[in-house]
Amino acid sequence: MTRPAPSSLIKTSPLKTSIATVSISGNLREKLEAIAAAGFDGIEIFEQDFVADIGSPREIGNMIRDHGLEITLFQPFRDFEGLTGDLRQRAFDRAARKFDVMDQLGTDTILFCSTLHPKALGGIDRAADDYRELGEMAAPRGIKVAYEALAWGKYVWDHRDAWETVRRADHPNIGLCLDSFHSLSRGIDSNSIHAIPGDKIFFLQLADAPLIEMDYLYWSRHFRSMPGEGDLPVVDFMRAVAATGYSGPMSLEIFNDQFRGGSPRGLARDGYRSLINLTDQVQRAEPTTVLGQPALPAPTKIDGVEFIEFASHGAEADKLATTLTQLGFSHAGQHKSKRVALWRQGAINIVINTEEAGFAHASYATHGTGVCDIGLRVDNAAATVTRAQALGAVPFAQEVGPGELVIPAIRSVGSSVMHFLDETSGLDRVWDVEFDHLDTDTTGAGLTRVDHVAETMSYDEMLSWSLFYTSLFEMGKSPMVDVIDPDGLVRSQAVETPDGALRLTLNGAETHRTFAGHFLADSFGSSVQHIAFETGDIFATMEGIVARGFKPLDMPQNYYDDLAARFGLAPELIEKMQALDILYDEDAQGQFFQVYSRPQAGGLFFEIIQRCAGYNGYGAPNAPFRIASQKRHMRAKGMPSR
Ligand SMILES: O=C(O)c1ccc(O)c(O)c1
Ligand SMILES: [Mg+2]
Repeated sequence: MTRPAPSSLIKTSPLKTSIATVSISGNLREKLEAIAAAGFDGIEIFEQDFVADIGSPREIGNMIRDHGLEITLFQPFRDFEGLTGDLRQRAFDRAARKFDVMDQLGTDTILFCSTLHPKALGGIDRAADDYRELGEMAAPRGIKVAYEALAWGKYVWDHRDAWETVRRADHPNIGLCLDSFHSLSRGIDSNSIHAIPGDKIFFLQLADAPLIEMDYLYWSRHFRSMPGEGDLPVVDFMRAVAATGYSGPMSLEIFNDQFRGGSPRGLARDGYRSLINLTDQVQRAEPTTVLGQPALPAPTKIDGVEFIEFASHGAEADKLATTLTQLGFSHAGQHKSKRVALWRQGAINIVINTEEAGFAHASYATHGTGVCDIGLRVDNAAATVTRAQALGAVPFAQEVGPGELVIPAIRSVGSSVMHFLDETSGLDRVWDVEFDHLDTDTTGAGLTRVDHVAETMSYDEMLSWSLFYTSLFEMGKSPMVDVIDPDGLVRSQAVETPDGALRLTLNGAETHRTFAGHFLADSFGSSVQHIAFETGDIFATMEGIVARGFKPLDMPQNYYDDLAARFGLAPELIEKMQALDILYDEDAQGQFFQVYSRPQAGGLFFEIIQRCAGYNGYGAPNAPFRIASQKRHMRAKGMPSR
């Protein structure tokens, strides 16, 4: 039997959203613009931010409110508790000065972090006495003090000890600040939060982080990320806080080296997305603890890739069509009113758009030949766009010609677009409605479906786009892998549906000298660098496409000698693979075969793969050899490769 939720736990209005000014780049004014534009209710103001500004605290407070934002917290106050004599008096005097500044700024909550003072003494009752006395000073001014356990605190590094201090201080103006990073980095069980009354939690800070073994302070100050971008169980943490009836702000506090140099607007948008997504996950997991956020459609279940559209022109479009023909695709349809060709094989639809107006044309003009649009088959296209918009994604629409369907779409990676097609609304009939059909036999060389799409982006964009996919769709991340390019490192992160219906690899390049980095520079922004097609029999497919004139990326003798040494494969199998330039890998489940095309102009390429017995990777160990060969080709053809 499910019991009704205690009425105190049902919020009538959503928890306020807030973000610490340290979380994003720019000067204070740029930060405020970006934070307000993203939709936040308030900010935590970091002392440094306004000390660096030329306005008085009163002017800065007004400027913040002029942006429609409230100051949810003033922070940080350090090294308060445990001092004696003059030092103790000085700490209280310092607090009084900060209370004055808070008055002028117009905020009533201040964060005190657990002490690191070399002269501070331990003892929970000593600390509780200090905070009780501070509470007496704060009360007449209407100020609330939120005490936070830093993971590297001298005596207090655990929220349970911070809570015990607050409990013993026993003062209405002294409460707790919970920060998911400090608690989760130390592996403290979130269930311990259930022992804290919601009204004694004065403030809530949220941050995620990748799991890396490292000193707490360094980890916290350089590697925090938005909830959902890292590996910490922030959802469990938030569920526990929600269950206490906490009703203060949910505030992001992200210290991250990359973010310090990022775009203020992009970071604020990602932060807002991460909070809405977190709230949605908590509301789904805890139906009796409602945080007051209007319910969103569930994360979209993806059935597969319906189409991939290239923007191209003239000779480049002809070249692409030739490559597709060699790969076994047929020219299966032609748009009734536009210069848009459908190429098909198995369940794969590739569209080549050579229009001279509209979105594809604009994409071609900026980026050259490349993927401008991906169509996904989903359970509910309209709900997908509703969810995406609630998460701050930008809807996309362009003029619809006579007889064309209106297909819901949003802006995606780089300046590309993503369309959503579903069965219930008949959108999957787009090919019959908008296209005239030419070839009907599309068996080709046995390519059956799109296995994965690889998007190349700058390393700094990877967290953002992985959050985009995992918050909108029912998709998860697999661990990041390093891809070694002879001229630098490329980091690769797969984002996948549980059943593999959609697999994406996000490749983050750091230098222009890598093959991926060169592609990024050459195509003026992030985009699809390669598409992998699946076959059930790679040997048969290869024979078929080689007969059609396809030339695989050639692999050196050394590669096959090494393969023979690494895996216990039959020499005949290795010989067969070598004859067709097939690469090989295995994981705990099964075997994997792959072949690459030679790089097209600009560095775009195709891959053919066969997964056996549930192999779940992407052949990462082969990447260095593949990249070296691709670079040899680019150089031999006089194409710039670095
Ligand atoms: O790194 C710090 O010093 C620091 C300061 C304030 C905080 O709220 C915090 O979580 C960390
Ligand atoms: Mg904190």
